[in-house]
Amino acid sequence: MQPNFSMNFSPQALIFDLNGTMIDDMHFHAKAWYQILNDDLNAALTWDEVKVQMYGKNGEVLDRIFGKGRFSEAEVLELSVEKERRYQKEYFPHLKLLPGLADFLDNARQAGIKMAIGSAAIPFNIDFVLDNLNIRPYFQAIVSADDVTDSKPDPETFLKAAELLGLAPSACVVFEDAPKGVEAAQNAGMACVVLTTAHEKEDFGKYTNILRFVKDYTDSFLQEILPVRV
Ligand SMILES: O=P(O)(O)OC[C@H]1O[C@@H](O)[C@H](O)[C@@H](O)[C@@H]1O
Repeated sequence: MQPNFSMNFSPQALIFDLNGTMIDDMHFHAKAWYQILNDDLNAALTWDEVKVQMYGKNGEVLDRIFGKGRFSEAEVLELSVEKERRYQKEYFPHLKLLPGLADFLDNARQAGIKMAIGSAAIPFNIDFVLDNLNIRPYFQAIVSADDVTDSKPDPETFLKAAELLGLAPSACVVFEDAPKGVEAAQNAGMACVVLTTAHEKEDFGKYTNILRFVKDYTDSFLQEILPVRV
C-alpha cells in the first residue's frame, strides 16, 4: 500500500519509534550488541555488520545471525535482558530527549493529537526511558516487542498502535530513524518523518512514504503538521 499524502496533511495521531527517534542512543545499542555477539557468542561480526543486523526484536536479531533454534527461549530471554542491562548502564548518564521534543510533545498534546510508542524494544527498555524522563503520560498506547509476533519491517507494531488509538492507519504519522522502521510504516500505509540521528538520507532511497528528514524536533516543519490552535 502506498500512502499518498498532500503537503497540508494533518495527522490525528503521532506514533513514535523510541530508540534513535526520541533519544539519540543507537550507538549504545550497537556497542552492547557488539560485546554480546562477539565477546560472549563469538559471532566475529564487524561494527558495520552489527549495525546492519541490529533491528527488530532481540530474538529476531539472534535468529538472523545464528539461525533459528540455536538458542532456547530461556537463553534468548537471558541474552536479551543482559544486552539491555549493559545498554542501560552505559547510556543512563546520557539519557535525554532529542532537542525540541519536550516542547513538541506538549504542543501536540495541546492540539488534541493522540500519541503512541511503537518500538522493537522490550518493556524493560521502554520503561527505562519513559519513567526516567517522566514522559509516560503523553502516550495513550505503547506497543513493545512483547506485543507483536513480528517486529519491523512487518507493519504489526504500527498497525497495533493505530488500532489501540482507535484510528485508521492513514490518520497517523510515524516518527522513525531506521530504514526498517520506515519500511514498517510504509507497509502499514503510514507516512513517516525521519530523524537523521543514526542513518544518512541515502539509506532511505527506496521508500515513498517519507514526508521530511529532520535532524531533531526544532525543525519548523514539525509545527506545520500540528493543527492550528484557535
Ligand atoms: O524500534 P526501536 O525503538 O528503534 O528499537 C530498536 C532497537 O531496540 C533495541 O532494544 C534492540 O536491542 C535493537 O536491536 C533494536 O534495534
